[in-house]
Amino acid sequence: MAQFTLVSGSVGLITLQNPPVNALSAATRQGIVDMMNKALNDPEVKSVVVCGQNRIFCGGADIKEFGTKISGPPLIPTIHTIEATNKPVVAAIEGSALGGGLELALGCHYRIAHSKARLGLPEVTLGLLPAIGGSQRLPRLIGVPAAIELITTGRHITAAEALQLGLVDHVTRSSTVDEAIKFAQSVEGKSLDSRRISNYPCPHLPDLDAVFEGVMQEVRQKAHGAIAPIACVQAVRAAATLPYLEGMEIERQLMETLFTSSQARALQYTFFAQRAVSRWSMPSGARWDTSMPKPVHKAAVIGLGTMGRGITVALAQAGLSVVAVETQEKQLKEAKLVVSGILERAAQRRGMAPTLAKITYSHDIRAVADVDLVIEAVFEDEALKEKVFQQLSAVCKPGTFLCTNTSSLDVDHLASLTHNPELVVGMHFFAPAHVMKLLEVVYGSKSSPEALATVMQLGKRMGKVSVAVGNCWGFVGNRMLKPYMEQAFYLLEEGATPELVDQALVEFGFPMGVFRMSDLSGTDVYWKIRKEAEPVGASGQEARVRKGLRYSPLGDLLCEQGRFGQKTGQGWYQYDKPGSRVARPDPWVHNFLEEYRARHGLVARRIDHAEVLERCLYSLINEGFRILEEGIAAGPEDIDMIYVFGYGWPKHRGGPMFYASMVGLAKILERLEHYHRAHPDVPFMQPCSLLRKLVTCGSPPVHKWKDVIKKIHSQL
Ligand SMILES: CCCCCC/C=C/CC(=O)SCCNC(=O)CCNC(=O)[C@H](O)C(C)(C)COP(=O)(O)OP(=O)(O)OC[C@H]1O[C@@H](n2cnc3c(N)ncnc32)[C@H](O)[C@@H]1OP(=O)(O)O
Repeated sequence: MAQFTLVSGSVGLITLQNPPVNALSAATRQGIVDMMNKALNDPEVKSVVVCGQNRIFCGGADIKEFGTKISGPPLIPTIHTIEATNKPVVAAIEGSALGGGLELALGCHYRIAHSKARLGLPEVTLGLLPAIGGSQRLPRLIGVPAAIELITTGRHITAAEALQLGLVDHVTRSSTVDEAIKFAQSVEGKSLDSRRISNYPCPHLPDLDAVFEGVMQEVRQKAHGAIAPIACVQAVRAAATLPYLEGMEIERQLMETLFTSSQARALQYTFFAQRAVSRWSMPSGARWDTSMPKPVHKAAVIGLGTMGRGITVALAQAGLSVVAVETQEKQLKEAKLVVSGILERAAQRRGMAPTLAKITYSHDIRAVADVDLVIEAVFEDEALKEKVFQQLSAVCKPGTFLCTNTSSLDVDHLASLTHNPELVVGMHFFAPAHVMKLLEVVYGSKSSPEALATVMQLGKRMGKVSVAVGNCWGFVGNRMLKPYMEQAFYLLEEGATPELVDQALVEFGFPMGVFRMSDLSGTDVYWKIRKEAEPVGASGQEARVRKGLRYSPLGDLLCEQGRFGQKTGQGWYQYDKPGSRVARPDPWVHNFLEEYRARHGLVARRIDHAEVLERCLYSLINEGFRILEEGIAAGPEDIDMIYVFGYGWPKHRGGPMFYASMVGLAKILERLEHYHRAHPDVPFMQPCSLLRKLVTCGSPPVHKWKDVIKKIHSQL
């Protein structure tokens, strides 16, 4: 797990060996301790170089070991021994130096990095803080403001930025290990007094209290209830105000709390779930590792509204040639400006040339004749999409993959209009499409494994978390959103206000509540979908029962007033002017709700946050179980990643299905039964049979659910 070699006569080369990322497993830590002792005790060794096998220094702690009984030696004493020795120790950083890996490097006297290396302390993203001295050494080395930013965001930085910050001493384009060996020899026997970071005073900051107060406020606001970023600030404050050893004790205490927290478990689950969803499978048995993607060099986007523009940017940034088609001249002109602007600003931020040359614009759909893949992104109108798919099937070269960016329409139906339905796949992007990480990739009943593999790979190229799901109304994300939104409307009928519902959801950790979100995306978006799905019956627009089930027309009535949300300056909230982002409670809405309740003989009652959360979240989770039972999502991780990366579900709660397992499946079942008894006309509250089955099986942990589902399917 770590190898020692004597090189160039006097340099002890210690190589970490734990593929794929040389993580600090118990065995690797033992290897480091043993090899370092060997090097420091060997009189022939005058200096030491630490590096990692396969051109990666170290990806930090072995995350798989978290949540298990920790064995193996701790690293803090070894890092202290390294720092205290009189033999110069040089870290040769290639690939990544992350978390514990960077903390180990900070204990070394010198750091030399390859120009392509990435460095960072991403512990916060796993619900932790850098607790093998990182929170104490980094501020001493690069100053408090830069250290706080790196530690609270977990951002990975380039070698160039690390050099600028003073985090590394030298950056090289040639062999990092060779350079480190030469350098180590050149400093053998020299004093290391000025190289021991723990001895440095933290760079002075005037008005420290005010700085930390401001930082804490900012971090708290962004954290949405996550505790690790707060602990990170507290640890850095200890570095800035206390002697090193006292700061280390604060670091230890803070880590003790975080290490066993449910938030850390959720974030660590998310780390692996994000990677698990790329290993997709289809009900037919086709899988990611047996299906070959086709190369995509040139792609087309049809329709340059908001979504089409974002998709064009995402494709161009992924290095593809793009043909962007828009039939309306004015829209095409505007799109060109917007797309160029986004690409130019992004290139400026990265210090690179923009990728404009890769995009050609046309108003003629025949311009897509030679592309490898088309993404249709016209307005969400079934007849329009049908027409486009028929045209595409006629003009594209044989073998072109035809994708639809739809949030709810039937992928199978669109596929049936083409000559080759096996080439058709849904690509549900989220606005803004070049920013949002999620891509729901929808395979239809005829989609080929090759088509799915191609689209999944394209998603990865665009930097998306791509999740493969089956075809059904709303796919996974919007299908689960329906019961969630319905419950929010019912809560308004029963006495809640939009502010109360939103406040409960924001306290849970969502960046905004359901009504703010609805105002932001436009209340009319779901109005249109509702009108198609739930046509008004003979009993009229205000009817609270449709098809024998409870229905709330509140959202429809609001839209009839032209209150389409932020864009019109009025929705569930009021705004200073159309487009303004500052939402204020609206007395008009309160009055509207009171009059509505009076018309329907509804008596408002006091509703608390717990009820809001149980009804909104448990009904959404219940639908998640139905989706798993039907095989629309291959596993709970798929649902969770859709919600974390597309719907603002707080990452530190792991996604709805992981959250359900943390709350306890028996409790979720009991509360759903309770609410279903109270509202028998709301089918979403009727507990799904998979949930019952899991509870009967003793509520296994989330990673075991697939076994139960498989058993159910094999018994069908
Ligand atoms: C327990 C007591 C000991 C304490 C020791 C000191 C404690 C320090 C705290 C920490 O260090 S917390 C960990 C901080 N490190 C990270 O957060 C890094 C996580 N990894 C990454 O960001 C990336 O993996 C990478 C290193 C940048 C490489 O990215 P790349 O895209 O090239 O590959 P991936 O697909 O992400 O990963 C490949 C493969 O490796 C697995 N893996 C990656 N990092 C770790 C890790 N730190 N521990 C365990 N496993 C790791 C990853 O899951 C992939 O495997 P899979 O089977 O394909 O899923």
